[in-house]
Amino acid sequence: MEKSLSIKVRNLSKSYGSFHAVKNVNLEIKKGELFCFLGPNGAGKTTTIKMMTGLLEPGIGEIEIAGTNIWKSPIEAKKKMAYIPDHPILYPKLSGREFLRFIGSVFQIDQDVFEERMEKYLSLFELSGRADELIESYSHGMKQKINLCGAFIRQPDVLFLDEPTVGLDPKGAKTLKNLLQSMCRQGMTVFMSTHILEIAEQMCDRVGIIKNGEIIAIGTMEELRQKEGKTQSSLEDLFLELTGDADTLHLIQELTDDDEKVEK
Ligand SMILES: Nc1ncnc2c1ncn2[C@@H]1O[C@H](COP(=O)(O)OP(=O)(O)OP(=O)(O)O)[C@@H](O)[C@H]1O
Repeated sequence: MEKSLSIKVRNLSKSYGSFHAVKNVNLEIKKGELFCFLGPNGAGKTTTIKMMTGLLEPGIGEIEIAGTNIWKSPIEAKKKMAYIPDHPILYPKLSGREFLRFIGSVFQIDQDVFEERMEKYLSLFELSGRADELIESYSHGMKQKINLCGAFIRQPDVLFLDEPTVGLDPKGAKTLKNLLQSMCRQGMTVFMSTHILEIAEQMCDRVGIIKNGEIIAIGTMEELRQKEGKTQSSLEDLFLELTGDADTLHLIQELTDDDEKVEK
């Protein structure tokens, strides 16, 4: 694998019985890239991410994370990556800080470095005042934020996020965008999924569009916009289908406003 590649996926497929959920997906994501997997509900985003993170065995195909085959050397690959699922999986009887300390100990992060990072990310996601309360008392958005804090504290080489803005308030989504962009500038690679076009457009460098298990277009949003209406399988209808609704309007507006970037 070329040195600058952080994620390499070759001929990845997965079927459930006779249903082909993911069909021959090929991807190359460079180090430092903020890549977005955009597609409607049921397109195959979660299935692909689960195979890439070692949670779901591929039917066919090869996946390398930072040069390591996730299915041949899972422990080595998993040390280099973090994964935020669409539904946060947490320990409800731990407080937010206890959960983060657990992450810090599992991944053997130096104590001083850990404490500094923990307070920094809790503060950025406005959780400092609630971090000693039990996770079971948190809202969905707060659970999402504490999970994000856990991933950022680790500072992995590659970060996978499945629909990370679902449940976040506009300010939380903006904090996430700024952090991801700042960390990618410093070399982290991000692979995130969304079903909302504007989120992909506002947050990511490059976008892969998946529909019915197949990647149908890949490029910067500018490149994809140029293809809109010109290709046989017009992206126009799909773009309309993926456009955010009234519920996501405030979040998209917040992401669109350019202000000071959060530094790592
Ligand atoms: N365990 C399973 N058994 C059978 N079919 C499944 C299973 N898991 C997923 N599928 C099907 O595979 C397809 C892809 O699902 P997947 O969850 O990957 O889509 P998605 O793009 O993440 O969708 P969403 O945006 O709704 O989360 C869907 O049609 C889904 O019903």
